[in-house]
Formats: sequence, structure tokens, C-alpha cells
Amino acid sequence: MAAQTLLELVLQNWPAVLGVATVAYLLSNRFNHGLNKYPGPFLASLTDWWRFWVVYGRRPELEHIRLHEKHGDVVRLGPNSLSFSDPKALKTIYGLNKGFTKSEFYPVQQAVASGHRLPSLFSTTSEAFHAQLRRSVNSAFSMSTLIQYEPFVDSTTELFLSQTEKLYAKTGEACNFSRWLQFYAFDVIGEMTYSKRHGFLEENRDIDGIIDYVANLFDYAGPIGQIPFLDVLILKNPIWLLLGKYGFVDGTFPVAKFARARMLERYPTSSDPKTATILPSTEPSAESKKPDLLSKFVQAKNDRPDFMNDSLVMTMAISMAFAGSETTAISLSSVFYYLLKNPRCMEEVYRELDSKAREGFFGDYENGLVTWTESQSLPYLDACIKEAFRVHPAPGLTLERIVPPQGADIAGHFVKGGTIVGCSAWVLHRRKEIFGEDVEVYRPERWLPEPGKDKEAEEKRVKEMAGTMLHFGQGARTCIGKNISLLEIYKVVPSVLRRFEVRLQDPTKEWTVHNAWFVRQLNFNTTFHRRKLVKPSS
Ligand code: HEM
Repeated sequence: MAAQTLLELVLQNWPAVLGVATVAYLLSNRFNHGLNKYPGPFLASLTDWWRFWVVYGRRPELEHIRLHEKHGDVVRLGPNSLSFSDPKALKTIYGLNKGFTKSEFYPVQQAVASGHRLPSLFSTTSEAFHAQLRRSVNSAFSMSTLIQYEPFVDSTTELFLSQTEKLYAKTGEACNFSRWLQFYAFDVIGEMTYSKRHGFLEENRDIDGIIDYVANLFDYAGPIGQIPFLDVLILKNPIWLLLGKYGFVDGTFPVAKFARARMLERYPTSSDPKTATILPSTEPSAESKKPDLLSKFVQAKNDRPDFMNDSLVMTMAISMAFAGSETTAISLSSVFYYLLKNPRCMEEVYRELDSKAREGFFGDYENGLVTWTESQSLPYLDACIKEAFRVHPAPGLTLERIVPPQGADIAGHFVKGGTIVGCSAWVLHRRKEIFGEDVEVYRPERWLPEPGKDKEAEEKRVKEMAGTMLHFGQGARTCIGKNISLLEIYKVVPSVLRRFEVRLQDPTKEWTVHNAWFVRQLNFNTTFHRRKLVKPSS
């Protein structure tokens, strides 16, 4: 009876009830976990829609830098979310065995194949699952294994150089360089994973729209990841997934289709009737002898059949394209762009390469290809690459983690369990006490010990800078593909510069920065001019 009276009262006064409920909801957000003591935009303390709009605006890194400059080391970015800029926070938030887990931002990036979500090394929020998977595949990414992948990088780099010559140097046509580097990075990963390129460079186009698809997915994941619940209403809608599962709609990501096709080529039959329509099997005796990543993932399955299965093999293969292509292309664009915008540095790189060439240091005087080992003896180039990573890191949002249930002390602040915390590479890389007063300037020399100064102190300074870099993340969830991407970058940059003089099409123009979670660049157009390869002086 009382309940009915209450219901009638609510229905009769629903506008007032709605108003009170909304205010109560906003107030509970504002005082959530005691985070109201931290500064930040007022709206951010009331609703996650604030950060949604900031990310949707595509330059959230600028807002994060501005807010930390204004408010200091801790900024509230949402009702339950804090951003830290004190380097001391890194060890706690990302350190091994600290109990922090990835936030719900990450599963929004999960790939879908035939209506099935594919939790991956990158996107999983389960630390137990992550630890098992990382242990299973870790050896495929070690420094010592790297050397096995060099021939894959060589073959795609040779193609990249010859296509650049044919399409741009010979014709004098302007090149959409950031796009061209995407083609390169996706083709290298295709070759490294399946011993087969997607064919972007050969055809000079986005085959099956894969690159645009990945770009769109990041465009989606950035803002939607700020309110992850929205993903369940949109891309991971259970009805849509169900329709995909039974084949009524094809919600399979194009990268997943490419992965499936490659796996079917190599392992044509399936042993598991339950998954045969979803996943190709890696069971048959047609074990690959190629030392590519797919063969390593299949090996991991053979070594750890209790954990690894066909689904995880395929997920790992797909992850390579998702996590490893766009990020590498962005980093390559940055390296070239900042060299082009700083002719003094570019000249110094040319000087380093040419003097090494005259010494007879390189093995290849035909195509200009540089080996990984050779690239490790080019200190100025190394400094230029690191500085590009600092000035324009690929990840453009805070790398979110959830504080463990017991709470944690983060850089002198006790934060309650369940709070989302994180650091942004764009903010951290601009800490003046670590990187110097001129953090806004591209100055590769900061990565080199200053002549005339105490050697030990200089080494310590450079080490501290390296330890504050978040380009590849840090700690337990640090980038597993870091060595692979460095292999690509340290080989292709000097190889291009030995062979071509690269110029900005319009040196007066800036590129356009688009932060879709990974911060890609648009309107970066160049021309290429063939250089005569410098030969050994003898
Ligand atoms: C310059 C290129 C790259 C950049 C800037 C980059 C950046 C990152 C970052 C920032 C993370 C950590 C994300 C977080 O903590 O929230 C990460 C993780 C990851 N990256 Fe990379 N990445 C690059 C290249 C690659 C490549 C080439 C691959 C694969 C071949 C790859 C595969 C992965 C995977 C699988 C993870 C998840 C690791 C884990 O959680 O255990 N990445 N990457």
C-alpha cells in the first residue's frame, strides 16, 4: 500500500524527482572516492562526458598539458579518474606486481571475429590471463630473436626504397609521406607475422581498407573508451555479436579476415568442429618452418597446450597489426618530420651517414640498406629518433590503470581502490627538471652526453630521461613489440636518407595532428630526390 502511494507520488512529481536524482547523481560523482580535493575542470568532476568531449575534439594531449601546467602534478579528469605528472608515480602505477590493472578503456579496442570478442595481450584487463599469455609468447619478441626478423624487414624496406624511387623520386610527384609510411609499417608487420605482405606498397593503396579500418577503430575507441559502457551499446552490442556469430551479419574486422586467410593458407584443415567456422586450426602437420611470428605463436601453442589455443594464436596475429602498425608509422613520421623541420639536425644526420659510408662502414653500397648492427653505431641518428619519440609520443591519452582494492600511495597521495589513475606521455615528456628548460624545442643533443661535463653525471641525466619516457608504456604492460618497431625504425630511417634527399613539399606549413588515442599526423607531404650513394673513399 505504502509502495503504491510512493509510486503514485513519484509519477505525479516526476520532473522534480528526476531533477533531485540528477543532482544527487552529480554530487555523488563530485565527491566520489574523496577525489573532490584534487583540482581540475569542474565539469570533469561531475561527469565522464567532459573527457569524452575533450578526446572527441582530437587534441586531448594539449588539454592535459595545459591542465597540469595550471594545477600541478595531480589533475582530476573525471568523477573517478586522476592524471599524474610526477615521474615518481610511474613506478607505482606501472610497476611490476603493484596490483594495478588496465581500465575498461582497453577492452573497447578488442577485435571481433564472427561475433566473438577476442581479448588480447593489449586489451585484456585480467592480469592472470595477461601473465599467462605474455609468458607463452615472450620469447618471440626478445632481443635475441630479433635478428631472425631482419630479413623480413629488409625485403619490405628494399621494396619501400625502390617504390619510393619509382613513384616519387623519378616522377617528382609529392608524396603523402605519413600515408606512405603507414603502407610501409603495415606491410612489414604483415611480412613479419605471416611471411606475406598485405601489398600496400606494391599497389600503393589501402588494400581491403585495412588501414582506414584500424584508423577508424582508434577514432572510435578514443572517445568511447572514456565511457566504455557505450561500446556495449554500439560496436559490441550483444545482438550484433549474436547475429555475427550465426553468420547473419559479417562483423569480422578486416584485419581478422586477413589473419584468417593467412592461417588457412598455412593450416588448411581444422581439427576442432566447434570452432572450425570461426577459427582456422593450427593443428595439422603442416608446421611452418618460417621463423615468422605466426610460427612462433603456433610453437607457443604446442609448448603450452594447457593454455594456448587456436583462438589465442589468431588473436596474437591480429594484435600485431592493431598494436604494431599505426604506432610504428606515427613514430616514423615524427622522426622524418622533425628532421625536416630542423635542417641543422638533418644535415648532421647526413654528415654522420656520409662519413660512415666513406669509412666503408656499411655492407650495402648498392641499395643503401642499413643493417640493425650498423644502425647501432650512429649516435646522432639515435639521439634524433629518441627526441622525436619525446616530442611526439604515439600514445596520446593517459595509460589508464585501476588502483588495487586496498588503495595505494601514488607519489605522496593516498588514492582509494577502484580509482582510475594514469600518466600521459605528452605530459611526462615535458617535465623540465628531467628533460631541461627547453622541453618544447626539438633538440636531439639533450640525449648525448655534453662534452666537457662530468661523464658520470651526464650518463645519469640521460638515463633519467630514458626512465621517464612513456612512448612504449612502462612496467608489466610495456610494449612487447618495442624491439620489433625499433628494428624497423633504426633500419628504414638511415636507409631512406642514404638513398634520398627528402624535402617538405611546403616548408612553411605545419602538419595536422590528430589524436585518436594514438596521435597520427596528416598533411605531411614531401618530395624525394635521389642521392648518389656515398661510396668508401678508398
Ligand atoms: C613505435 C611503435 C610502437 C609504439 C609507440 C607502441 C606503443 C605501445 C604502448 C604505449 C603500449 C602500452 C599501452 C598501455 O600501457 O596502455 C604498447 C603495448 C603493446 N604493444 Fe606496442 N607500440 C609500438 C610497436 C609495437 C609493435 C611493432 C608491436 C607488435 C609487433 C606491438 C605490440 C604491442 C602489444 C601486444 C602490447 C600489449 C603488451 C602487454 O600488455 O603485454 N607494439 N605499445
